[in-house]
Amino acid sequence: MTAPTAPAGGTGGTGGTTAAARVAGAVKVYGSGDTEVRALDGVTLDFTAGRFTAIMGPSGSGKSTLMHCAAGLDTLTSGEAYIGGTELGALGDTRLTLLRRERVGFVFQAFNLLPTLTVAENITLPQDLSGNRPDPEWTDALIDVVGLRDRLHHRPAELSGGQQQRVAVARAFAGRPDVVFADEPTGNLDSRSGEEVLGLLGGAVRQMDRTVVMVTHDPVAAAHADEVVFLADGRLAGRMEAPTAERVLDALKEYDRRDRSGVAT
Ligand SMILES: Nc1ncnc2c1ncn2[C@@H]1O[C@H](COP(=O)(O)OP(=O)(O)OP(=O)(O)O)[C@@H](O)[C@H]1O
Repeated sequence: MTAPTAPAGGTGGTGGTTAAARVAGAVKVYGSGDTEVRALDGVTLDFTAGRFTAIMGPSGSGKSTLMHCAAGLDTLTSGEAYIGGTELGALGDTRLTLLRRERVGFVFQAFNLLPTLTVAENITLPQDLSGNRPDPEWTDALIDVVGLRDRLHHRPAELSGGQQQRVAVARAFAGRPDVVFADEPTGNLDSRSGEEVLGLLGGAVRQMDRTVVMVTHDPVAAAHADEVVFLADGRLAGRMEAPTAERVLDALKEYDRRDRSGVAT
């Protein structure tokens, strides 16, 4: 196989580069007793600023749980999650909501646009909610990047799926967040629209110095990232720089094989 680069249990540290988001010793346990599930089992991982990172792994390996806990959508059972230097566990609900609104962007599989608002209103919604004035130049540039200038006054129902997801991408970056988390952003799109959305996410990282963390099942999608981190059984199983779809697929097959044969990763 094409070997992932970090050993299981590696620190995941980035040697002095800045982390836009970070988890340290992250444990997440759902349920208790017989029904207890250890979805994250001691994950330490930096998401470096200015990079596009994909999270991959077999079904049930903890990808969504990691993303939700790293983004402040869910809380860890133990360990810490940081956005920049802010430890999320130390924040109350109100400050956590504000942090998510102002410092984190989200793109979900289901585009999650507000149907009664126009494209323009959807894009600036997070800033409108937090009372921050959108930066007109930045918003304007984003609208061109996502190619929606002629759709600004349309409602989501008047757009294709790909166009709706492009609105969601523009919304995610509109407030210049520390990090954008994308959960299966191409899951509801045909391959051409999916490629467009992935191109936008990669472009935002490389041309606009943004940070993106994406959960995906799709090796072709993961190949758009600068780095892939692999989870297996709630643990960091490896990392791969400059991924290609083929190498990612090989690595996934290997994790799957180890999973089936009960070999610890
Ligand atoms: N709310 C919950 N209550 C109980 N168990 C949960 C909950 N959410 C997730 N789990 C369990 O935690 C483990 C990790 O789930 P998670 O959704 O993070 O994995 P995943 O890698 O994203 O999976 P998939 O690729 O299938 O989406 C799984 O065993 C799952 O069943």
